[in-house]
Amino acid sequence: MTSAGDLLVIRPKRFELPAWLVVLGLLLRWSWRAGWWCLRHPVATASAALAVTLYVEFDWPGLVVPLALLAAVSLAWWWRHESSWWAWLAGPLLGFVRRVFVYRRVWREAMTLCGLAETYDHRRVLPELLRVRSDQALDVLTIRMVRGQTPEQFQKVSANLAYAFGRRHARVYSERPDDPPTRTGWAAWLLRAVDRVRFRDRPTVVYLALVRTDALRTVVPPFPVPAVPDFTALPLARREDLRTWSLHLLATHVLVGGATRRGKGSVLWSLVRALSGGVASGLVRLWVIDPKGGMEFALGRPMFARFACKSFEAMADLLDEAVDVLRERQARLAGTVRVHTPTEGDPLVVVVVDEMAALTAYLQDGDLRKRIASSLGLLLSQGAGVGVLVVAALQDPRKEVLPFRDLFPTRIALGLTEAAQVDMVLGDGARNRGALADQMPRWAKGVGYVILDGTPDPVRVRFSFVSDSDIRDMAAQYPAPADAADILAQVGRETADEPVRPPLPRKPLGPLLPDSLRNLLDGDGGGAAR
Ligand SMILES: Nc1ncnc2c1ncn2[C@@H]1O[C@H](COP(=O)(O)OP(=O)(O)OP(=O)(O)O)[C@@H](O)[C@H]1O
Repeated sequence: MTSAGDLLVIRPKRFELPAWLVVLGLLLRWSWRAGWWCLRHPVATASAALAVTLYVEFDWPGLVVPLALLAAVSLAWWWRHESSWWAWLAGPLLGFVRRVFVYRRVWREAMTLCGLAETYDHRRVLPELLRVRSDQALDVLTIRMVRGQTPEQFQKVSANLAYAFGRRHARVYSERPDDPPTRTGWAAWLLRAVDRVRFRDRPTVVYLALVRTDALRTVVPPFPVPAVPDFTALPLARREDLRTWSLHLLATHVLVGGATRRGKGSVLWSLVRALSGGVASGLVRLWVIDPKGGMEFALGRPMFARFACKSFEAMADLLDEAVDVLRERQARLAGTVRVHTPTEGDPLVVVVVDEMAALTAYLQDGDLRKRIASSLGLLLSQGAGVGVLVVAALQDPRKEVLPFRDLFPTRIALGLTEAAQVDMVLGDGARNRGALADQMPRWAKGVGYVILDGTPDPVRVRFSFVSDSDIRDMAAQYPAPADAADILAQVGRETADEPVRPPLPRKPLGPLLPDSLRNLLDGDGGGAAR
């Protein structure tokens, strides 16, 4: 048995350092830290050195006069070119101030309480705040994750992060949310090389965008109508960062999901508006089905090549005819190209269906329902490549209501009633990645989530509000050409008379498609665009 007397206590010998050595060590350490800080912040260091020099040389006027001059230059810059003023002066300055005085102050507390602090080797390890970039509406925080964390962990707590920093909305991106700018001019090659480094893939960081001023609170006015629609970028909505969100409508179908009165009409009308230049020139044909008896779309009738709003028989005929167009194009284009290029002679056909459930689920006539389902299935599975696209809106995105939900490559979610519906519309995991479409406040009509091209992260946008008078103006200004309905021999057209349309003078032949689209089609040999 071991007794206390058997234990040998070994104490290390204590070295007493002289006080002067301790002070010297501390001084060296602080100087090293200060020097390192100066190296990492050259602009702040140079400004401070300049300020001290001016003060020593000229006393107070040495500081006040340059500051007044700087303020005047800044004001003039803001007045003449606000966007570059934000990008080069106000944004970085505001970002620096907010980083030091807002985010750094509560960083440890926020990370810990949001569950993002980890423990390693008995120590707390926190994600590191690398940078804050501000603009008119957003603060974008670049954060280095703790080793072993993934962006999904941040996305799951995006709402907690927003409230932790005193904001209502936050979005987490696994890649830089902004695109590299287009560079032109003699120094373009150099700037492009710099951009390649700036926009390189950085899997160790995430980007947290906090909405400082909600740019989506105000109604978005309709966008100007492009004379020749660029199908790769149709302007439809405003983003949180005040930029325009554009729809890529090339070789894709679009599904718009939203509860009643959440603004599905504004999505469809924003799209019709963006296409209307092409409608008048003959580059686009709009075939519209409005099962609500024409309540939504009858105002724009002159723009539509085909319109069915009363009889379900006529709606089924319209869809059958779209399948005929599809078959005819397949026969003609097979072996020539893989993606159809819209032209005046061979236009893009966009079948717009408001309230799709009326055709797929609530229709009582079983035979008609089956006929419609088979046409829709064919259009959705084979129409994108041959330029027969479907754009559909619906309130209830369950599979029983819309069995072909997965055949829509592009999805838009407006306000929804249940959390589960968000993933049904936008795809699995979208809600976890921050698309809180079920938590839309009442004012948020026309506000929704979209998935950007090439990134899995949802973006919040507000669609432009096209009023009745805008629609009347559009219908008067951009009617479909007189021969618009005769794309193929007509099958069972609705008995309502065709509207009288003035024949429009056709423009002389020339490149109808914008360069970006032609390059895209030329470049990939006509491969699928999305
Ligand atoms: N983008 C928008 N900005 C502002 N207000 C909008 C917007 N879109 C719609 N609204 C308003 O919301 C209301 C409902 O819009 P809308 O009829 O488009 O919704 P909906 O989802 O199509 O409805 P329903 O389910 O009846 O088809 C409209 O009265 C309109 O004033």
